[in-house]
Amino acid sequence: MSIPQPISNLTQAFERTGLSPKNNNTVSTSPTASYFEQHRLAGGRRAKTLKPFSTGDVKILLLENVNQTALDIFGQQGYQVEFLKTSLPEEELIEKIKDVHAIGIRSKTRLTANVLKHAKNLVVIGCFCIGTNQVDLEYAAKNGIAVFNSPFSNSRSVAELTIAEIIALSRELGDRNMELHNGTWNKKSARCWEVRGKTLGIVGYGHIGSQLSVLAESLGMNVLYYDTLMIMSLGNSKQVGSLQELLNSSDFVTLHVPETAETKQMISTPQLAEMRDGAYLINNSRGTVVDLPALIEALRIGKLAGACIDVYPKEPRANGPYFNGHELLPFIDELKTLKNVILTPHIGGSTEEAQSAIGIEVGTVLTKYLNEGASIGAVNFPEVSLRALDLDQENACRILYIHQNVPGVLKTVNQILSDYNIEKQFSDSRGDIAYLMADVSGVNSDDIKNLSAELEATAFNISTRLLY
Ligand SMILES: NC(=O)c1ccc[n+]([C@@H]2O[C@H](COP(=O)([O-])OP(=O)(O)OC[C@H]3O[C@@H](n4cnc5c(N)ncnc54)[C@H](O)[C@@H]3O)[C@@H](O)[C@H]2O)c1
Ligand SMILES: O=C(O)CC[C@@H](O)C(=O)O
Repeated sequence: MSIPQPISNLTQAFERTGLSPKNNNTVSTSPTASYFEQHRLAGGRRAKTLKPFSTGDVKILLLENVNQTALDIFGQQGYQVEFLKTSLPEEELIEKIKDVHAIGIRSKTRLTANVLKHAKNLVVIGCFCIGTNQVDLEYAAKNGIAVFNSPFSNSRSVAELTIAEIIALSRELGDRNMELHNGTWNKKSARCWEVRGKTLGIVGYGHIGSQLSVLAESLGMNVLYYDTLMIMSLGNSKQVGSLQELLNSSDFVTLHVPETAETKQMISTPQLAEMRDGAYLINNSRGTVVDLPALIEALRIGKLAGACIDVYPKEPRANGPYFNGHELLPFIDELKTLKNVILTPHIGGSTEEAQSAIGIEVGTVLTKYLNEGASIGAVNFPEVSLRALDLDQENACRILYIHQNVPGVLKTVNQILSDYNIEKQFSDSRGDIAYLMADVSGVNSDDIKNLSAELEATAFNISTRLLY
């Protein structure tokens, strides 16, 4: 496994290749030839390599041990990458985010409005995971910062872990393992069951829930699911009309919903009371979805026969002991005293396969956004893309204009562009934000500077980048 180069080495490497930054405050969007080797146009045409309008180099901050595959992608671009294994406390994050153009995080780093307001050069955020609840998506969009995630690269890993947990709960594997580790032989079958013929209730039938449904049926389980959307049932699974119906009818209840206002504590005392006596609960979604004190009580009184928990309301920033005063401690201390409770440190999506695929997926979309402006797949932003300029298209530039979604913008922009030949143009909006991409030909470097200045000066401008 290669180790990311320190920034000082990269700077020297840039100097050797003549790509050395002249102005560290501007965004370079200069992809390397290798990137475009992989991005040939249809019909054998070659994509034109877009060069930076402003000099400088893309700086990327990668936190939370993002996978090597992403480092390789960014390394091939010649971006300056700073890589940290952990997330950062807010003050350190604010210091570091000030001059980066892109940031890559996983589930722990909170990119709040307070943090993002310091990120003056930030163009794009990559969540190297499924969840995006850790980012203030609206604030980011309003400030022209696109956010991307990896919508399904770790879904299978979570589904497989859940299958393992269903069997582990049913056979009290966690307790037998602990007992033998601690010197006790406890061969028992009372209240240990096969999962064949039992009913699995899945809350949230999206990427993970539906994959899990197929795996569970292959074990001979009956599958019910509850989702706010009408979703096609896979196999013999059945959608139920209410959460209550699912809770009343399931031997195992597993949660696969995102963190939203509606899912906050969606499993609390009343819902636990609706579950079957001796049923099991699994939470591999987000820590806010389950009311932990209520769950602890349901386990303590024997209403539930066991639970698996992978996610917590507040999780430690880094691996290692969690300290007195950490919000996790009181919950864990109580949970540890209960039978048949399996606790894991948010590892649902943590497999080599998932992390490597996520690194490639998010690394690639961030690179495409930085180099070409393509926002397809962004979670908070209008999705816009244009086919590449041809290699032989001289004197052309690409305009990326993020603006407020108000009447009159296109009239103003087209006025500014009216002296040039617009090769192609596409614009879309999402809520208050709109994004226009246009390829313009017949421009020299002075024209490009003027276009940039004029677009930035418009009253609706949020962010303007020009690539040529
Ligand atoms: N433990 C881990 O490591 C891990 C890994 C990946 C994902 N996750 C979490 O799992 C969540 C689900 O992932 P996914 O990829 O299946 O997401 P998804 O978006 O594909 O599916 C979520 C489903 O939940 C449904 N839903 C939303 N609100 C609901 C509500 N109030 N009641 C019922 N259904 C509701 C949606 O309609 C959707 O079908 C993610 O948002 C993430 O927070 C955890
Ligand atoms: O890798 C992580 O930190 C988060 C994993 C998971 O919760 C996700 O949202 O994909």
